[in-house]
Amino acid sequence: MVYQPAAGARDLLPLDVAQKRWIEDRLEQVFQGWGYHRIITSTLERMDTLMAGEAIVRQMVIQLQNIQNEELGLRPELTASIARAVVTRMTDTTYPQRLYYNANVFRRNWEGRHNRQQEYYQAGVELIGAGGLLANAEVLLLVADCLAALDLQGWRLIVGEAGITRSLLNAFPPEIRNQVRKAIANLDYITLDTLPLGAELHQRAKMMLDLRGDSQEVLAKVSSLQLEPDQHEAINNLKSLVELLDGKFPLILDLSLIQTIDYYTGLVFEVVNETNSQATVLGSGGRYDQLLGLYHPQGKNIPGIGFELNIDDLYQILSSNQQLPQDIPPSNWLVVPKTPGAEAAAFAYAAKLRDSSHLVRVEIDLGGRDAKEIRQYASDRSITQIAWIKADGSPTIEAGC
Ligand SMILES: N[C@@H](Cc1c[nH]c[nH+]1)C(=O)O
Repeated sequence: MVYQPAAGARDLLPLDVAQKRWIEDRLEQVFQGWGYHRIITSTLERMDTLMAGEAIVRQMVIQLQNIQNEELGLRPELTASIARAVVTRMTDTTYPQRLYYNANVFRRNWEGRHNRQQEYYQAGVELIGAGGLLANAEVLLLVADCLAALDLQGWRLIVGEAGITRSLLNAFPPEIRNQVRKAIANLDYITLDTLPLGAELHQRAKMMLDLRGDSQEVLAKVSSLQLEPDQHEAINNLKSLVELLDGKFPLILDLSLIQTIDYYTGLVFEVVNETNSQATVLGSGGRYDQLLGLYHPQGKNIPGIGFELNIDDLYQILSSNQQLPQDIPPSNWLVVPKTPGAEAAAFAYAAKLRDSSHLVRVEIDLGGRDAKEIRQYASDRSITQIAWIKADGSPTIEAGC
């Protein structure tokens, strides 16, 4: 019998880890540079927390049950858990809170997705307790800084507004609204054509698909539509944001942008990378001003905005661009007890080498090899220095490979 990881789960071997760390370390530097602090929440959560008031569909979650028969699940994302932790555990806190995470998430294969993967890695931030233009701009500029730190080219930001999109969808009869929403989210013209909508609503659905592209044009188009009054404010906010970010990075406005996760209340966005005419979503996020209220003991709403970047997709792109390390770092030293009885002296010598302000990787030779084999091993592993230690502690240093 060959033991395999569970379907959809993966083992990351040392080179995979070194490459993943390369990405994560850069992102972490950017997060910290903007004043964010790391939060670690539990991989396991109660289902009611994970579903964030129905914003996350049950089928997405890998479910578990404990002895108390509580319904539990593996987190499919972190925003709900962080919202829970902030309002229940950080009760004396002041706002804004700037939090970042770097963690695995689990998503069940549902709706017949081709991909069997069920475990993913995400890095992201949540800016909690701040609404408004500056908070929105901070988060988008932070995304841009992350991608710059990875030296990623050819990406753009697709920006939408969940409030406006929802209000445009309100024109559709409730029993069919979800299907329209889904068809628009998937740019599925065929399904839209087959839905039992009158001519006017068909027209509206098509028009929604058309609300994407150059930000000035889209803003002009949407301003001319009949909207609920508070949506005009949302449009003005969007205008101010676009002006503030003008020219900082490629930005496309898309008022048909709809996320699978449904806790967003305002700005929503996706980072899309386009190579060889293939578009990959590298990350996504948005504003969720009603989510924290679901977990707050007194139901108090606290605004929030954040995003996640998909480490797996970033990894694919950076690795095909040869941007990731190709090897695990070799040890700097191989310390060999030269004679029987020199073992303690060899360990002591290795400890002295490691005692440095910077990282020095020092391996001990574990015996059973002659000098030629030891040199061969050092050369195979790209170890550049060998220290042969006598029982009295005196070393003979030899340059390896
Ligand atoms: N948690 C969301 C991304 C996000 C972070 N903050 C806001 N949105 C996701 O996994 O898609």
